[in-house]
Amino acid sequence: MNFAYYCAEVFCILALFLAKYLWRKSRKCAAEGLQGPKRLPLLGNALTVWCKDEDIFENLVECFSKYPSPMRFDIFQQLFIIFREPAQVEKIFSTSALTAKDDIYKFIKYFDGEGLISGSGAKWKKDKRLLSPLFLKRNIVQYFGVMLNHAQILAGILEQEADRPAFDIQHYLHRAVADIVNETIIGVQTNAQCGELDDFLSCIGRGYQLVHERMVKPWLQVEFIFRLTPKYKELTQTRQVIHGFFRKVLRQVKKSHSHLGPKEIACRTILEQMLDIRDEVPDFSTDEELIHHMTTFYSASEDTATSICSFALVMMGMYPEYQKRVVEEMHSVIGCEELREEHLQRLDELQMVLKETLRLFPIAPLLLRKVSQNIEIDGFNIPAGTSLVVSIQNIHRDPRFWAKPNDFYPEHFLPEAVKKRHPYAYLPFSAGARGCIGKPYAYMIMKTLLVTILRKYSVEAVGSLQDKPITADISVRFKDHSYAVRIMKRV
Ligand code: HEM
Repeated sequence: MNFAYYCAEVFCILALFLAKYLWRKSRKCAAEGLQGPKRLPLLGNALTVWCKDEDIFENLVECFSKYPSPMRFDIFQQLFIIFREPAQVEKIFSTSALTAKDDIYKFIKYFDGEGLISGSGAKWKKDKRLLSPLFLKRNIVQYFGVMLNHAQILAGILEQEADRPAFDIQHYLHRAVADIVNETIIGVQTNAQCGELDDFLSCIGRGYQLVHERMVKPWLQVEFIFRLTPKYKELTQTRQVIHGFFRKVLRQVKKSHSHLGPKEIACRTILEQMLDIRDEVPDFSTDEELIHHMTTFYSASEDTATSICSFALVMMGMYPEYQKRVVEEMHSVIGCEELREEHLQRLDELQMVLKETLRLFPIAPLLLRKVSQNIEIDGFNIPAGTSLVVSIQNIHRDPRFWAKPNDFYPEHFLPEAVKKRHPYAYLPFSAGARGCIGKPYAYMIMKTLLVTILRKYSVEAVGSLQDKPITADISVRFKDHSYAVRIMKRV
């Protein structure tokens, strides 16, 4: 029975594949007139991604840099049009017909459902309008105390590594950021910094790794093939753990949820505020949808803030002249006082270091959209149904916009340099209707952690940026996955 079922399924898939091939061949396709790498029959440009997982990203970025924007690229008859020209990207990000996420995001839905990152359409639009204010500076400023508390705990824990050989700073940052996110977004106090959440953290990491594998390996996208692999069982188990965690939290928070609004209560978590919204807008979200929002916010913040802080510390360790500038400015702005939120606004050197870190390591280096109606961009007619890729990675390393594209050079963000550049030449948080809502929250976490660490320790890292090639799964990483630094207590 099962065998017959699978045979029928294989037959249908092959038939669909062939029909798709013939249809695309017969159609006067959008790619005509666009340059791109030589295509093989059926395979298209699939050989570019036929390599070790960790090399896929580098190969794609290199390939995209060779042709003028927009260029064509196709994998197994699936056409992608790649953009790396700021003016074209501005048009994409400001066009309402281009707010739909590409089909590839459906794999993220396994965890995030119709949450803001993977959702599209009317529900996404409405949820985005309701949820964006929760991440505005005036709302998240209430979380500064929690962030500082966990940053100070981290600085204390790091004493065990001080004046010793190099160690991986990311391990400690993951735990600290997890405690901050748990307390501020979902309202539970966890002891991740004492190691109590390590299983959950590695489960989330593994879950998104599996999702990414499906996104880049076309054969794993075929449901029945995926189900035959052990990865299916693993993915199902990770989802049970992650959603189980958030379901339990939701049950607890619902029990104690008070209907007092933000004016009456000093500190109100994002989850409590989502429950407040549901009180006022009854069709806002079911419990299941709230779990998807929590999963989205958690994954959008924990891994991103951890990665950027880790990259920034490694960069400051490799380029001590910038660390020195940051620390001198910290002394003059903060002095011996306890860190306050308003200090963070005045740390221009740190801001430039973080911006440069986000330029070199944009968390989401390739952004994909699905064209929902025929559209013209820069004289190119693009039909509905086409997949667009905005290659942030290529734009961020383009020598036309950056004096030292492959170096760590925070001067790229001096006001006079910024003024000369197209605003869409720098897009670490994306832009337009689908832009990131977590930017102020992410900056507050990152600055609080970095200042607290740098006040107590100096940081050293060996090598230079050129020794550390990058790769990307669900976000950008060092290829060797090592964020090794030495820390020395400041006297
Ligand atoms: C350094 C940290 C961060 C970076 C670099 C970053 C970057 C981005 C980028 C590039 C996108 C667009 C993704 C796409 O179009 O596929 C995005 C979307 C999003 N980010 Fe962030 N993000 C960061 C932190 C956060 C945080 C802390 C949150 C808060 C919960 C957050 C919430 C979101 C959400 C909800 C979206 C989806 C917006 C939409 O599609 O409407 N992000 N982020």
